[in-house]
Amino acid sequence: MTADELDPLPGAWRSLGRSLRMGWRSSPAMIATAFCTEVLSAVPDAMFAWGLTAFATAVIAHSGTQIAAGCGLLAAMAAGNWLLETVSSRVNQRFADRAAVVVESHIAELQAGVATIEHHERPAQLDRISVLRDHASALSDLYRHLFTLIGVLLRAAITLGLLASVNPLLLLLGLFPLPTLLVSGRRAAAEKRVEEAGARHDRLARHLFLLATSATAGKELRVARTGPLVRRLRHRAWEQGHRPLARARWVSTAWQAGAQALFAAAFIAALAYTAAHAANRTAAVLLVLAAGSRLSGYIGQTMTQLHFFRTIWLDCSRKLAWLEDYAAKHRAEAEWSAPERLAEGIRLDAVTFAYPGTDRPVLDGIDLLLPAGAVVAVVGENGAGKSSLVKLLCGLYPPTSGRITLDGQDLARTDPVSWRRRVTGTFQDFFAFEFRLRTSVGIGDLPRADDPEAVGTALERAGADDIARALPDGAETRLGAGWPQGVDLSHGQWQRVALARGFMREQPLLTVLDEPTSAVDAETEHALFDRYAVLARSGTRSGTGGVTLLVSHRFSTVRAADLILVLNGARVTEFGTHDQLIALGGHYAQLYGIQAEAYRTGLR
Ligand SMILES: Nc1ncnc2c1ncn2[C@@H]1O[C@H](COP(=O)(O)OP(=O)(O)OP(=O)(O)O)[C@@H](O)[C@H]1O
Repeated sequence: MTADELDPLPGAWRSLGRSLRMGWRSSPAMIATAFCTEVLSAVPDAMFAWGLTAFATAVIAHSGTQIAAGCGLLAAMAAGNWLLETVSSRVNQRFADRAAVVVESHIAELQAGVATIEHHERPAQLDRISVLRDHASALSDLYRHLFTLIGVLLRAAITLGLLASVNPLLLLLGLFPLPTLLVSGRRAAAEKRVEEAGARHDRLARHLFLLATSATAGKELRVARTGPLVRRLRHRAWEQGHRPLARARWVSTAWQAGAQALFAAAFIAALAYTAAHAANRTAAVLLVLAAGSRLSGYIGQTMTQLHFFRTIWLDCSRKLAWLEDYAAKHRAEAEWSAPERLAEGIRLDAVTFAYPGTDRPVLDGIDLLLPAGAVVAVVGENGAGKSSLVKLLCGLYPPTSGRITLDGQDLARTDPVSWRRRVTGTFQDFFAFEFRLRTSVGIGDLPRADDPEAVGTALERAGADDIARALPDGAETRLGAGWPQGVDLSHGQWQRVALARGFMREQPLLTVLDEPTSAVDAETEHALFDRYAVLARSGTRSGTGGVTLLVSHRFSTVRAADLILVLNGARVTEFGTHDQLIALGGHYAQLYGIQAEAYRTGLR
């Protein structure tokens, strides 16, 4: 599948219905109140033109009682309108705040619920998700703007009724806003298309902004003096995204100005007609003047609402519905739970894998059995496909072809959540969770995240108990220098914390250690791995037949594994014990020899 082959977005109205249902479930009482107050407030607001006319007529007639009555009427209308609009806007705001949390959590859950991480790496999907994430808060405003739109349309209908009371022909004035609305709808769609086409540049501009302002990139940018270059690139990306959008907006403005000029001409004609033909000329002209000018205001508001409706709410609803469908599709394929234990092991049958959006296989026709209970080391040059193999076994990507089976059970049809519960380990690009040390380790096994004993054991297994001892508040110390009383760790210490997190689970079926100690010195790594291998072979971790996969470039560690797998050019070229591979005299024996020689020379 290429990067641009994406499922089409679901239908607009069906998606809108789904978003509205989600909002409704989060607070039906608030939505009902907001709707009633918004709709009720439309009546005094639209009737204000009539009140104004009555008042002006009374002034012209010099009638004291009528002037007083007109004043009272206008005051009552203004107060009623203000009160209802205030209540409506407060309720709407409270609802929007609550809905924002619901919508954002929903999007985060959907993304996390997708078993694979393909959607994080396919540019076209990323663009969709990035637009959705940017406008997530807008979705929570959906009801508010929908009610405003209904309120404005109601105001426009009442206003047309007032105009018809002067002369039914004035109802024709209601036709002239149609070109404005048509233009507004069409242009909104055109602008949306341009915005989508530029989403990639926008994402790049944001990425470069984060790069220019983040502490991690700061060091390199200063040393290499690449700050000005990043700023230039960011500016260029922004221009590439926004120049076509600005052009599209100018075109929209020109069309809208034309359509509004048409309405203005019709309004002036209506005024002239009323002045020439109405029976009660003064009152009629005043009413047409007041109602007509308000009608033009309502058209402007309808246009704004429709524009946002088309560009944001309808579109976001469709993207949200797409993400919901995508997450459901990737969940629905599971038929079984992960097995309780492994008797045979994890088998790869003719597994080939190319990253989404690419054609080049990074793993090609892999046939392999990782036996239950074994510690298997994976070696190979940079880019040989070691981490890709790890990601496939964790179920983060499905193989492009071939199968991975767990005691014969297809991983692709195994419930990913149940499989993840039985997978643990540390990745090469581990994440530094800036929580308290205890939490940062404990989240490796959520049900026991607050168990100090479990965290203590995991720290010991990772040889990171010395880190906890050296910190001012032990395992309760906040990690990360950016937080009050936060303490930063060295890269190697962060890595050991990540390793401890990977050692939290007691009965994993798969433990992946992808260069888990690359920032730790060779001696410590060796000691650590020796300890780990003893543990893995003892009943505690291997009682369930769990497989351990260790990726390392250090052959002193690798040789301690039960089996060694050599990857070369996307294929498995050698697989066996250390002694077997040395006897084979192939790639492994050669690399082992080079490292052993280097160590000997270094020690001499
Ligand atoms: N997300 C990705 N999208 C596209 N290609 C990728 C992605 N990640 C890795 N690759 C490519 O897949 C190939 C194998 O990468 P992988 O990370 O599996 O190698 P590795 O053996 O772990 O290397 P190293 O020893 O440097 O960690 C590389 O050519 C790399 O460019």
